[in-house]
Amino acid sequence: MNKIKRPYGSTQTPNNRAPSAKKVIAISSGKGGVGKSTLAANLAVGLAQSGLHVGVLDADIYGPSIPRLLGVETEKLRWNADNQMIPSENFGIKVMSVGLTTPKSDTPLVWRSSVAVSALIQFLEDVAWGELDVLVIDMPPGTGDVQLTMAQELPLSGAVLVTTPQMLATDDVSRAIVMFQDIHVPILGVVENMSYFIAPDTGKRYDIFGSGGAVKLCNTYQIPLLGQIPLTSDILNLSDQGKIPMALGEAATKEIYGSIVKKVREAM
Ligand SMILES: Nc1ncnc2c1ncn2[C@@H]1O[C@H](COP(=O)(O)OP(=O)(O)OP(=O)(O)O)[C@@H](O)[C@H]1O
Repeated sequence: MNKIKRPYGSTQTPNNRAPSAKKVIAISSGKGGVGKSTLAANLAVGLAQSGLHVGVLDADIYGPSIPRLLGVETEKLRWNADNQMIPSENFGIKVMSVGLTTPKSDTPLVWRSSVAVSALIQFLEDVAWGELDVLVIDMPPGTGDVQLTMAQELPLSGAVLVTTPQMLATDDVSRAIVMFQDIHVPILGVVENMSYFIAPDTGKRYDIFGSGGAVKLCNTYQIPLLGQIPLTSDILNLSDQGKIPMALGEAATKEIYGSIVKKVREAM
């Protein structure tokens, strides 16, 4: 990570840090691999389709997948005359990612929380975002020191939590809910991803990862269930190719993401 100019302490006023974004929404999950980045990318595109100016900040320092999902992974980082990083653009949204600033290699990135947070603050302040209605932040999975520090230091308006139905995932999301509640970040709701699978040949439904996990979670914490997304080859294949399902997917895929976008807009 280059160009980190200022370390920040917790005494800074977080709300000064993203003056150009009216709302800053964190997409978070207690557990890795549940489809958090996929939701962040599709939600961002859906919000842009509804007429908002949207940016996506990929803060997933452990596995930055937003550049691939939004089809900007081969772009080079550029600076403008004011020495601000210029975000990549696709599907009508502005995109910045730790993945665009680090050399591609097999070496794992090791981040101390203070460095990770400094890097993200730089992404908020030193990126030419322009005027944004919503900045969607794809958070790293989990509830460790890095995640907590980021959630405390970023100017979050709310959080959307992503889970899969099984207890091993919902247990971890419970921890994430408590983490956000402890630091007074409003939880906009929970999205259950990979909820079920409909066999294309028979139309039969399979609850591969169990059922009812997110409903139970939402009842326990009195938070809204924003939607249940099936496991589909449409989402999997398009995502791998940087073709956002919300924009280019089958009608059923667009419908389910569209309904989540609507609920997030209302909750914002
Ligand atoms: N509903 C779905 N149907 C089919 N495949 C999906 C679905 N949601 C996500 N995927 C696929 O699952 C994989 C993991 O998704 P994703 O990278 O969004 O997870 P994540 O929670 O952000 O992971 P990480 O912990 O690395 O941040 C990707 O290959 C993605 O295309």
